[in-house]
Amino acid sequence: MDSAKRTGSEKALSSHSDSEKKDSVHVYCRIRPIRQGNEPTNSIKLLSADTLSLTGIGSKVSRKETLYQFKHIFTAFSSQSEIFNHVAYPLLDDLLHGKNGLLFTYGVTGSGKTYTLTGEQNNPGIMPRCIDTIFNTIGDYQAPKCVIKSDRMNGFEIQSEEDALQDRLNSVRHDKFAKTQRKESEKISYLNDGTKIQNVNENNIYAVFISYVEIYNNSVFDLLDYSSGKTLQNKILREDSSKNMYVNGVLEVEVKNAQEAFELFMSGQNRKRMAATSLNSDSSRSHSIFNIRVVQLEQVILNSNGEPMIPNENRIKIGQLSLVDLAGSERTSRTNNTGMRLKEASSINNSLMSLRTCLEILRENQINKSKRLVPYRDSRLTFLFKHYFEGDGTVKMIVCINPCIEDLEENIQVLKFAEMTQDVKITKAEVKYTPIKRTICKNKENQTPGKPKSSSSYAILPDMPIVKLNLESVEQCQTAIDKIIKTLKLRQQKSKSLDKEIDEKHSIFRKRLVDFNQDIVLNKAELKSLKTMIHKERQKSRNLQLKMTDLESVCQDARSKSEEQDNVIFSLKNMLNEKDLKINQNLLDKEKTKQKLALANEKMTQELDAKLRRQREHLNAQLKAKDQKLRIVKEIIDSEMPPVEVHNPEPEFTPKSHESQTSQTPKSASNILQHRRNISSSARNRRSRSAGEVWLEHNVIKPCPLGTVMQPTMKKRKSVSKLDKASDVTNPKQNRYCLVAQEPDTDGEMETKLYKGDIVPTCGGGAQVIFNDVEKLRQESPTKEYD
Ligand SMILES: Nc1ncnc2c1ncn2[C@@H]1O[C@H](COP(=O)(O)OP(=O)(O)OP(=O)(O)O)[C@@H](O)[C@H]1O
Repeated sequence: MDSAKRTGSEKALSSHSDSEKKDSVHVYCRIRPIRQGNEPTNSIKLLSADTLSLTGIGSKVSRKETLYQFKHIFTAFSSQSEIFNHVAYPLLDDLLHGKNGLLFTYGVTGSGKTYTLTGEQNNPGIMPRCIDTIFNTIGDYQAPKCVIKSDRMNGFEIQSEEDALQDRLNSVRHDKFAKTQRKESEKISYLNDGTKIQNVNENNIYAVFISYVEIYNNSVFDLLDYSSGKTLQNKILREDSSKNMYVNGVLEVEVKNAQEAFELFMSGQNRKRMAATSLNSDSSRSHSIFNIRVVQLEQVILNSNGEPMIPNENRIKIGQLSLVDLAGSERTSRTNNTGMRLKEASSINNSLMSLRTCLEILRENQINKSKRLVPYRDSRLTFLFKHYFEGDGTVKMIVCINPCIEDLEENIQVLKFAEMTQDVKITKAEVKYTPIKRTICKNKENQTPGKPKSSSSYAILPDMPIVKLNLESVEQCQTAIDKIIKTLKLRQQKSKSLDKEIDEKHSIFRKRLVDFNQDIVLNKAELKSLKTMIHKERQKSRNLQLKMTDLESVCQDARSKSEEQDNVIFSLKNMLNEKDLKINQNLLDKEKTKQKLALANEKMTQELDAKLRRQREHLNAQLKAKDQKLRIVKEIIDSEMPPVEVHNPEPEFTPKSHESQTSQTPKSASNILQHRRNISSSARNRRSRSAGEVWLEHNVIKPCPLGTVMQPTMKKRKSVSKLDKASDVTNPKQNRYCLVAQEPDTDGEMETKLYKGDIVPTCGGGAQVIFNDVEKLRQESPTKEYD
C-alpha cells in the first residue's frame, strides 16, 4: 500500500475529528464466517462498507432496526492481509517514526479476536504481519545487539561495546536456559509477504524489543520471564516520569529477526491461560498484551578525527505498539461455567465493564467539559492503558462479531459499546525524543570507537610542553613561549569545555536525581495506595466471608423450614386421603340406605295395598251379607204387609257432628254418610286434634268429581298421586295420612273410601303410618228404587 495514499485516506476517514490535535478512537468491525453447526442470524445486514443494520429477527425481544456505523466493516470474505493493510499498517508506520499505537480486539467469546490478531501459519494475522513488516523494513539498519538496553523502568540506555558484549554473553546463557524451558512447538514461522514501510530514516539504527504480558484475574503476569522457572511472576504497574504506564520489571527482549520474535510469542502463548469452554475449544481466559517497542538512535557519524559526533542530546526515539487480545465477554447462563472458569469469566467481564465505564466517562468529560474522575485504577487493564487514553497515541479497536443467533443479544451490547467508543477523542500520536542515558564505562582505555560517546568525556588536558629555554637565543625562547602559550590556550579551551561538560553532566545528573526522586515518590504513593487497596480487599473478603456465613445459616434455616413444611404437607395429604376414603364410604352407605329405604317403601306400599284389598273384600262381603239380610227382611215384610203408597217427603237437613259432613246439603239430593270406625274415638277429640292436622292425601287413582258439597274435612293437606320418594312421607310438617280409594259399591253407586292413619316417625329417620280410621262416603240418589 502506498504510504502517501494511505495517509490521505486516513485523514479523510478522520474528517469528523473535532480538533487538529485530537483524533477519535478508530473502530472497525469484523464479521466472521458462520461456524458449522451454528444457526446464522438474519438480523445483521451489511448496508455499505461502513454501515450495518441490526434488527430483532430471531431474538426473543422485538427491536427497532438500528444502524451502526464504523470506520470500516470487514465481512466474512475479508482476508487477513486486507485487515492488516487497513488497520495495522498505519500503526506500524507510526511505530517506525517513534509514535505510540494501541490496537485491541473486542467481542464475544469465539468471535475471532485471537484469529484476527494471530491467525494461522499460512494465513497470518496482524501480529506476525507486523513483526515481518518491521524486519523487512529495518533489517539492514539494526544496532549491534545490547548496545541499546532496556533499563526495566520503561526507558532505554546506551552502553559501551564492552558492556554490550558482556550482556550478549549473558543473554546467550539466558537464552539457553529459556530455550530449555521452551518446547519444540514454539519454533514457528509465518508466511511472509515481504511488506515494507516506506520512508524510514535510513541514517538511524534501530533495535526492536518485545514484551508479552497477560492480565489474568486482575493480576499482571510476565509471560516471557523464566527467572522463577515455570511459575509466572505477578508484576505491578507503574507510571514513569513521562506519565506512561508500564509493567515494572517486565522482561523486554531485544530481537534481531522475525523468527526470534515468533519464538518468544509462542513461548508466551504456551504459558498464557487458555481453556476449553462450551463456546470455544481454545478460549482465552486472560487479556494478553504483546508489546513491540522500536528504539531508534541517530547513526553515529565520525568526525575528521575519527571521533563519534553527537549533534545534540535528544536523539533517541521510542515507538510502542501494543497489540491486545481481550478475553471474550461471556454470559454464564450460556457457558454454564463453574468453579475456576466461572471466576475467570467474572473477572473478564468485570475488567471489560471497567474498560466500558472508563471510556464512557472519558467521552462524557470530553463532551460536557466535565472533570469526572475516570476510574482507571478499577482494573489492571484500564490502568495499564491509561496513558493511551490520557496521553497521546493512536487507539484502534476491531470489534469481532459472530453472526449466529445465540450471540445476538451479546453482539448488540458489543456494537453499542463500539459505537460509543468512536466518540472518545485521543490526542494524536507525536514523536518524542528521549534523552540518552549512558551507562558509565568502567574501563576508559577499553572503549571502542564504534561505541557512542561524547567528544571530550574522558579526555585530559594536554600536557605542558617540555621546553628548554636557551636564553641566548631569543628566537628559540620565543618559540618555546609560543608553544607554552598555545598549550595553555589549548588547556584553557579544554578546561572550559570540560567545565561545560561537567556542568552539563551535573545538570543531567540532577535531572536524573529528580527523576529518581519522582520515581521514589511515585513508588511510595503507589505502595501506599496498594497497601490501602490490599487492606480494603482484605476487609472486603472478611465482610464477604461473614456474609457467606450468615447466608449459609439462613440457607440452613430455610432448608430445615422447608423440610418441616414438607412433613406438614405430607401429613395433610394423608389426612386428605383418609377423609376422601371416609366420604366415599359414607356415600356408599348413603346409597345403600337409600336402596334399603326404597325397598322398605315398596314393601310397605305392597303390604298396605294387600291389607286394603283384604279389608275391602272383607267389607264388601259384610255389606253383601247385610244387603242379603235386608233383601230377605224386605221380602218378608213385602210378603206380610199390604202394599203402601210411600210419600217421599222433602228430606230434612240434619247437621251432623262428623267432620266429613259438610254444613249444607242441596235440596234436590241427600247424602247418606256412613261411618265405620275401627277405633272408636270421640268426635270432640278428633275435632280438637284436627286443628293441628296436616294431611298427606294419597290419591291412588284420580277420584271422580262427586258434584257434592259433602267433602272429607282435611283443611291442610297435600295431595299426591304417587309416593315416589321417602321424603313425601317423612316430611315432618305432615302428621296424618289418608289413602283415597274410589270404586262402585255393590249397588253400582260410586263409593269413596278414606283410609286414615297417623304418620309416626321411625328411629331410622323414616316414617310409618298407623291406620286408625276408615271413612266411607257413599252417594245415593233419593229417587233410587230398591228392588
Ligand atoms: N474470520 C475467521 N475465519 C475463519 N475462522 C475463524 C474466523 N474467526 C474465528 N475463526 C475460528 O473460530 C474459532 C474461535 O476463534 P477465536 O479463538 O479467535 O475466538 P476468540 O474471540 O478469540 O475467543 P475467546 O474470546 O474465547 O478467546 C477458532 O477456531 C478460529 O480459527
